[in-house]
Amino acid sequence: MNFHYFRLQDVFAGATETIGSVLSWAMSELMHNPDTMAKTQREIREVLGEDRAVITNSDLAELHYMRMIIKEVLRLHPPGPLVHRMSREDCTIMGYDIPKGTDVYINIFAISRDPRHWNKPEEFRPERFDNNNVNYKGAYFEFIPFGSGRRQCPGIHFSSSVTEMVLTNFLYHFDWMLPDGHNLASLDMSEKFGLAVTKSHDLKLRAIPHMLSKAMSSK
Ligand code: HEM
Repeated sequence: MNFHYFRLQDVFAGATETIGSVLSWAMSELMHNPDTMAKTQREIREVLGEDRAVITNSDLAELHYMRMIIKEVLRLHPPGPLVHRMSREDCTIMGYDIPKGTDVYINIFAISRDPRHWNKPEEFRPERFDNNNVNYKGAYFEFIPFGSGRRQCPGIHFSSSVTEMVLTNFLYHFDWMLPDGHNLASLDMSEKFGLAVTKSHDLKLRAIPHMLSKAMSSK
């Protein structure tokens, strides 16, 4: 039997960087699409009600639109854009002969923006996941941000819980503004490609506690 060894340090680094990247892209896309931001904050605040101090995992299942946002972020900005495999036998795929032992890289970034599978793929439209079962668990090959099969990311469930929980807390407890002197046009949405696809420039936002902004707007 073959064993694979991972340096724990690499696992922790990979875990925090990927989750950080998803949350950073989620906030960037929401700032870039204020109607979507308003719609998801409305959903979260209506479902959770006023004055909730603690949000639990069981609340997340009811937040359908928020979860569609995470899916759309993973589609447009998968933190690990390339999945690696090595062919175990000679085979032919789509007319290409692939000899045994060939390194194969699957470009999941390109697949999840392929216009043959996605309508207007460059647009951030969480609604595309409404009323269908498409998910990132590895069975829909047009959408595999966590890979697929036996080597699929073992952090998939942990990551979903953490990203959904953190985003929900961000959007429930705070309203968000760009720093003084910035506007939507100046919001940087460019990618930096490497082993992980991250934002070119850090996102800087002002967080205003929701209770405070509600009190100020009712004056
Ligand atoms: C949004 C967050 C994350 C994304 C999008 C992501 C994505 C991926 C992808 C695409 C792979 C390759 C899968 C394949 O080859 O089929 C992978 C592998 C892996 N991921 Fe993640 N990951 C995330 C978070 C995490 C977390 C939180 C952990 C650990 C706590 C983790 C640990 C690993 C490990 C150990 C592997 C290697 C698995 C193997 O080769 O057998 N990942 N991840």
